[in-house]
Amino acid sequence: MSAVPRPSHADALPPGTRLGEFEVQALLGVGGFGMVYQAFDHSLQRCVAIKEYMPASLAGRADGHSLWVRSSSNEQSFQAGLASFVDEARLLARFDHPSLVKVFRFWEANHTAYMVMPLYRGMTLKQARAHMRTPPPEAWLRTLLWSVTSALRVLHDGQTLHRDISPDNIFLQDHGPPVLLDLGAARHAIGGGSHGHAAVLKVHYAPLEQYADASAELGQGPWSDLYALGAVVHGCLCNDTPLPATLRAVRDRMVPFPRVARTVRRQFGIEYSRPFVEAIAQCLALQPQERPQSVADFVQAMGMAEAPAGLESFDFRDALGDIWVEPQSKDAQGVAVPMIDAMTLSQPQSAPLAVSAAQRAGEASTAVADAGAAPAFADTQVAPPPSRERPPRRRHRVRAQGRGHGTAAGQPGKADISSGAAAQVHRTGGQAPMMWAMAGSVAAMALVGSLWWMQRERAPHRTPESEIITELAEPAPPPGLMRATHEVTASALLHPADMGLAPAAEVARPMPARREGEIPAPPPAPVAVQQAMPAPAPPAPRAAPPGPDEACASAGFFARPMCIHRECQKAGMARHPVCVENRLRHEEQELQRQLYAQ
Ligand SMILES: Nc1ncnc2c1ncn2[C@@H]1O[C@H](COP(=O)(O)OP(=O)(O)OP(=O)(O)O)[C@@H](O)[C@H]1O
Repeated sequence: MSAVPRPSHADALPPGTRLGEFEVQALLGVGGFGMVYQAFDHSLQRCVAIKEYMPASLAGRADGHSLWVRSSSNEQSFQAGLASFVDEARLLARFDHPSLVKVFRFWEANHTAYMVMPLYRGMTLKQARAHMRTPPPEAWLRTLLWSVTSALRVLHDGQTLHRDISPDNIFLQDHGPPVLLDLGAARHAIGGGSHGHAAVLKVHYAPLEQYADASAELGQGPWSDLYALGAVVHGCLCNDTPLPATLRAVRDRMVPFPRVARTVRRQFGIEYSRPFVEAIAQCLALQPQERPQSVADFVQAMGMAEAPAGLESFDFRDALGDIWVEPQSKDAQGVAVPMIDAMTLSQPQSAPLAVSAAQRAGEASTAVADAGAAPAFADTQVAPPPSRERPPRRRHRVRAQGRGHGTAAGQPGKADISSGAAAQVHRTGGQAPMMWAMAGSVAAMALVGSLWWMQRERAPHRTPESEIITELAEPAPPPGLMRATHEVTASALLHPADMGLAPAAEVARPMPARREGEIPAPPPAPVAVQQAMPAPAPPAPRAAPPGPDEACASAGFFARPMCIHRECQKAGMARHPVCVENRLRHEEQELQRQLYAQ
């Protein structure tokens, strides 16, 4: 039934290995800190899953079943992880809930430890999402959320946080309720050493307070698991990993969940109710105190009064209906499902899955400088599946077509068309009288000019919803002032400093000034000076407002990044060097992280 690709690993125990009464049959999964096998329990005559503590970065397989630690400097981390693995097994063995992985028994041997669990048949949410044509419907997600939150409630009541909720830790059984897998205790113990955040945390799902730097100031609690759960749902709808909380804290570019839901409705016709959307959006608040404080709060906000009908025999495929695409073979990697690009909100509902050719063409014309890699999907109906070669998330950097350079949304580059027309005039210049050509050019320019003015007049009245999402909430400019948005544009992204070729401070970055709505400033009109005007009196000197660094001078070490982020959101601060540098540094880190993740 479950055609999930089987993993392999050089250090995995081979089939036939005996561990007491258990006989290893196959490798089911490999995590950074453990290997999970299908095994047969000869005593109870049933299949089980056995997880072996095996942090591959610290240890390898010696002859036989034993592990050896690669270097004496790793011994301490290895032992800390081992102790946590055993603690986790002991903890899980205490609980008994159909949606929380059950531990039958555990033991230490071979310089490692093992835990025996029920063998669940099915696949993880992460694997399942790759076989869905569209985002799952609300009812399906509610079943998932009911199960996970019920398991969480048990943990929280036992004074335990999960701290590791992610799509690969939610297991969808072929028949039965979704199950929350391991707590990642070994990872937390080992990663607490020198391994850095990426090793300790699943950064796309971990809330701010789980970072060591912030945990002293922002306490962890049930709200921390609820953030991760909200991120799982956000990622599930977008078919993409959510932005790490640390990046959001610097500049929140995550598309707000209500907007994601609206996009899914428009692109796929799938509706999500208001309580559902609001509850998930609340979970995703960066500040812990703005999230539901407990599972009970969350369940109430969602309006989940009772368990969904038929939960015990929940068949996740059946419940998805047409959305589910059965893998053709056990090695199938998934269907070519588009990532939800919440920036393409202007798509009409009548074009499900489609990013129109015109729009893509327009986008390509605007984004042509974006690493030179913006594909023109002129003939495609479906955005391509995520590809390893594709620079990730570059779409977030691409501003809406139709707002810059005289282009209108959904209309492929009027500016391009007009320049094309001008070129046409030149090409036919030998056949038509020169005067006609010139008159045509003037008329074309006048037309473009008047269109531009009309667009400019309309711009302030356009609702944000009818626009492509930029998800960058820049501070409002002072009235009458041209606002310079320092969004990292294609040119800035390809800047030598961003590519690691020169230190950022040594290279001047181009900072194209753009006004909200991205209508370019009109060319300066010729002014007939009739009379020398008296020079205006110089403005009275005003005390410059404190920069983010001064404003945050008294903030503590851990609170300082957040303080600077807040200061940078204030009107007029976007251009402050501290804000610009801050933003670029984090964009750069994100870019590098994503490139390395490929
Ligand atoms: N009880 C089980 N029954 C069937 N498959 C399982 C079971 N437990 C784990 N798996 C499979 O093994 C994979 C790895 O398991 P698990 O997430 O517990 O490992 P891990 O080392 O803790 O990984 P990570 O810490 O990176 O999440 C899972 O994604 C799942 O596919």
